[in-house]
Amino acid sequence: MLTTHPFEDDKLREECGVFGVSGSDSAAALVALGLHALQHRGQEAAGISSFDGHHFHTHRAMGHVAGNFDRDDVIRALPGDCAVGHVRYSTTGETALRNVQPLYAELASGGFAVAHNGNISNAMKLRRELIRRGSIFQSTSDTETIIHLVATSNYRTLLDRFIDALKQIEGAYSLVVMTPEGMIACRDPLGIRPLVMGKLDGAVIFASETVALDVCGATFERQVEPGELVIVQNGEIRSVRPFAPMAPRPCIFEWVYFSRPDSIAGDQSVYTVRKEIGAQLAIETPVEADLVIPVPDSGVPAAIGYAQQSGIPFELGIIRSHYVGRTFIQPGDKVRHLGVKLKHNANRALIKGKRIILVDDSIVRGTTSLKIVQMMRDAGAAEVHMRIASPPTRHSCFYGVDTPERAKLLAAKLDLGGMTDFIHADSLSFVSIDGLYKALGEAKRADIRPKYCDACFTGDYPTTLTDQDDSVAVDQFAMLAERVN
Ligand SMILES: O=P(O)(O)OC[C@H]1O[C@H](OP(=O)(O)OP(=O)(O)O)[C@H](O)[C@@H]1O
Ligand SMILES: NC(=O)CC[C@H](N)C(=O)O
Ligand code: SF4
Ligand SMILES: [Mg+2]
Repeated sequence: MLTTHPFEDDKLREECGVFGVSGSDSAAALVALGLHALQHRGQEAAGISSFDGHHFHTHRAMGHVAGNFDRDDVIRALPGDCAVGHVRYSTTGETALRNVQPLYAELASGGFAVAHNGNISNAMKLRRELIRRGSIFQSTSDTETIIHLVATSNYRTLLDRFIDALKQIEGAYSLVVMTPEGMIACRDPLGIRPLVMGKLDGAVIFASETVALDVCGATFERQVEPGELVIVQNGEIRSVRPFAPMAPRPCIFEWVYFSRPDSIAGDQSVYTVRKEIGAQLAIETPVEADLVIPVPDSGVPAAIGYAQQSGIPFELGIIRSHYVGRTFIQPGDKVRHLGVKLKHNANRALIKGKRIILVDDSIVRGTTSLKIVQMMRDAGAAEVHMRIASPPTRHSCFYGVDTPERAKLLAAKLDLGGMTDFIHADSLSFVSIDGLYKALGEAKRADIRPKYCDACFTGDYPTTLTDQDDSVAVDQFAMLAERVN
C-alpha cells in the first residue's frame, strides 16, 4: 500500500503552500516552479488551475510537484496567463483526490478556483448549515465551505460575495482565488498564515513564502497584510480591507520550523531568527560540553547560533540521508522500525568519548529525540544534552498545521523531568517563550496582546474554535479528518 509518510506518523507536518500568477504567458510553468520551492509545506498532493480568458483548466494529483508537473504536455494542458497552485498537507478532510486543491466550481459568476493555506475552525458548523439549505458538497475539505458561501451569498458582485463569505469563516486562511474577473489574494484578519506578493516582468505573483519568488526570478514586493484582499484585474492592482482592524497574530512556528530558512517572513530572515533562538537557548541553559551537534535538517541554524553564543565548536555529528522520501512502500513492522534509521546516522568517529549538546527545533511526540539520543550513546558519546529551540509543544494547532492530538504530544503528558527520562538524555531544556520572542526582536511575550500566535506553546488561541467546542462537530471533524494511511 502506498502511504505518504510511513516513518513520520503523527509528526508536526507542515501546512500547505499556495502560489498564484496573474499576467504571464508562462503562468502554469511559473506556478509549477513556485510550488516546487514550497514542496516542504505539503507533500501529500499538488494541483494547478489556469484560466485562458474563456475556460478554466485543472490538473490535480496525489504526490509531489516533481513527477506530476515536470512534463511539457501537463503544463501545455494548462494554458492562459493566470494560474494558481497548491501543495497540500491535509488538516480537514482525508488525503484523497477529491480534497486536492485548487478546488474548483462553476458559480453563477463563472469559474472559481481557490487555493487555501490554513484551516477554518467553524467549517463543520457552516457545512451542516449549508447542507441543510441545499448545498451539495463534492469534497470533505474545509476549504469547500468558502465556495458554497460565495455561491449562496445574497450580494450582487463577486467581490462582495467573497467578502460576505470571508466574514462568516473563522480560523486561518491565506487564499489565492482565480475568477474570470481577476485574481484575489487575501489573508485572514489576524494574518495567521503567511502570504507575500512579488513581480516578474509585469506579472503579479502571490506565494506562501519569499523563497518561491526567488526560485522563479521574481522580486519581492511586500507581504499581503493581515485582513487585506489584493485584487489583480487587467494588470491593475487594488487593495481592499473589509475587516475591522485588529492586532495581527502570525504563526510563530513559521520562524521555528515551517518556513524555509532562506525565506523572509514578516521582514525577518527565518535563518537569522533561528540562529538567534539558538543563541537565546545558549544564554538561558548553558552546559559544559565538547561539541554542539544539530539534528538535521531543521535544527541546523539554531545549533549554529548556540555554538557561536557558547563558544563550543559546531560539528556535524549526525548525517541525514536526502534520499528518504516521504512517499514509500509501506513496509512490514520490523522493516518499518529499521526504517527510522534510514534518515539519520551518527558520525561515529566524531562522537566517541565526547560530551555533546544536541540541538533540535522542536519536540512533538519525542520519537526523533529518543532515537537520536540513543544513536549518540551507541556511537560512544560520554554525555548527551538535548536543547530545543522552541518551548514545549503542549497544545494542538487548529490553524492549518497537522499536529497529533494533544494526548500524543510529549510535553502535554510529561513534565521536564519526565521528558528527560523518556528521551534518556543527561539533560534537556527548551528555550523560554520570552526567549523565543526576544529572538524575534521583542522584549518579551506581551501577556495581553502577544504579537504572534503561539497557541501550541501557550494554549492561548487567538480565535474562537467553534468546531472544537461543539461535540457534534468534533465527531464529524474526526470522521472527515480520517486518513488513508
Ligand atoms: O518529536 P517528534 O515527534 O519526533 O517531532 C519533532 C521532529 O520533527 C521535525 O523534524 P522532521 O524529521 O519532520 O523534519 P526535518 O528533517 O525538516 O527536521 C522536527 O524538526 C523535529 O526534529
Ligand atoms: N495545511 C493546510 O493549509 C490545509 C488546507 C486545508 N485546510 C486542507 O486540509 O486542505
Ligand atoms: S497553534 Fe502553533 S502552529 Fe498553529 S498557528 Fe498557532 S503558533 Fe502556529
Ligand atoms: Mg527535525
